[in-house]
Amino acid sequence: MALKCVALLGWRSEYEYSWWNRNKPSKSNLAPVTIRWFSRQRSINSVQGGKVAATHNHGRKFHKDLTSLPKPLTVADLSVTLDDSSKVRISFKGMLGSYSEDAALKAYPKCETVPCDEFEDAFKAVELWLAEKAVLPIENSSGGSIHRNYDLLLRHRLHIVGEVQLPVNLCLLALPGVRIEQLKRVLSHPQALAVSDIFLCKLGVPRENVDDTGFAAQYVASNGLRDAAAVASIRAAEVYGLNVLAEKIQDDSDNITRFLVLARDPIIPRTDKPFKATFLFHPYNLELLYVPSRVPSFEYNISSFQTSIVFTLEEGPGILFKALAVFALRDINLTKIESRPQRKRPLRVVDDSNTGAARYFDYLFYIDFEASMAEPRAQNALGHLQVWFLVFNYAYFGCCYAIDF
Ligand SMILES: O=C(O)C(=O)C[C@]1(C(=O)O)C=C[C@@H](O)C=C1
Repeated sequence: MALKCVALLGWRSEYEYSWWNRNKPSKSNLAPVTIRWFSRQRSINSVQGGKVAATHNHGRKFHKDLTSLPKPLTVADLSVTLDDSSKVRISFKGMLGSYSEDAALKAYPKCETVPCDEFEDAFKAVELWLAEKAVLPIENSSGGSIHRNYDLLLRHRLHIVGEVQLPVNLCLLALPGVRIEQLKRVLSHPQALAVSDIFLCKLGVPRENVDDTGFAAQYVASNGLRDAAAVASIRAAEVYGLNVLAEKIQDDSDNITRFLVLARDPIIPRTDKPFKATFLFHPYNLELLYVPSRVPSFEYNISSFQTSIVFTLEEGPGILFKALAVFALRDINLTKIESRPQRKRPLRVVDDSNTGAARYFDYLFYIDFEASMAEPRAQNALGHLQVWFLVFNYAYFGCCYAIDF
């Protein structure tokens, strides 16, 4: 029975490292850069002026005044070099005041946040050295996984280097002087609206989806809407000069979003022993990436590490069970299992003795386990999978990240 594992989220190949270093801007060619829209805006008073087409809302387009507000980054903007002396820049999807920005500030309180239009732009900002790290939501305790980011992890070769768990306390925000009875609509990110369902049902006004909670607050404020409210954070209220009409409006009082911190280079766990060789395959073209032979740095404590792997399995009874057994046999705790369709090869055909050929969806399995790649038990578990790879055409990939900050 064949196992085929393809997903690799972490170490970069020696080939790739040399390619990367060749293309990395040297200090000498780094020009100091002021990226106007990266600086944080604290007040709505200065929001006036030109119009910018913005978020879709069920086919309708919002227009917002943005002249002096920081502009979200788009792919077209990603053409500037970084000043090496600047403080750490963290890209995120959304407007200032969004929960993703809160997560970035929780991880790096003195960082400069880099708002981006799309998740893809936040990845690219790091790849193009416009930001040092990206902070992206991966899972919410009420709403579940954010699948888009699972898919993007495979499309981009960034490394998971941290995790931020952020309590998301949703608030109802409106312009000063506006009373709750005056509201005719509520705007927010679909996830924020969905997890505030009980409160919003009682409120009984139509809900409108926008790209993120920060944008909802900014839109209400900059358009002077007296019949609309935003579901967003207390910090968004401060940023855009709104009043908090109600706090903690989410259905479940513990509403937590888990964010990943991504960087160009991996974190290597501290250990006295050299890191064992690992085969890495790029998920789409199965190109062999890297066989590391030593630990380049010793910065982080082993006990706070998790490792993420992703792989595909051929069909057959108990295959996933057998793959996961390599962890169970070594008392390694699994903290998350997620499956996603194989977009490049959605269906596979198998022989079925009863019905002839059967077609099944093919999946990628993402697994987080509670051990560091520097620990012998993790090395042995992954080595065990590697043996399966040799015997059953199985390969794996891992990366480590610190839990929370
Ligand atoms: O809209 C925001 O504020 C975001 O940061 C996005 C996002 C999400 O993508 O799930 C993040 C956390 C909240 O749970 C709601 C929305």
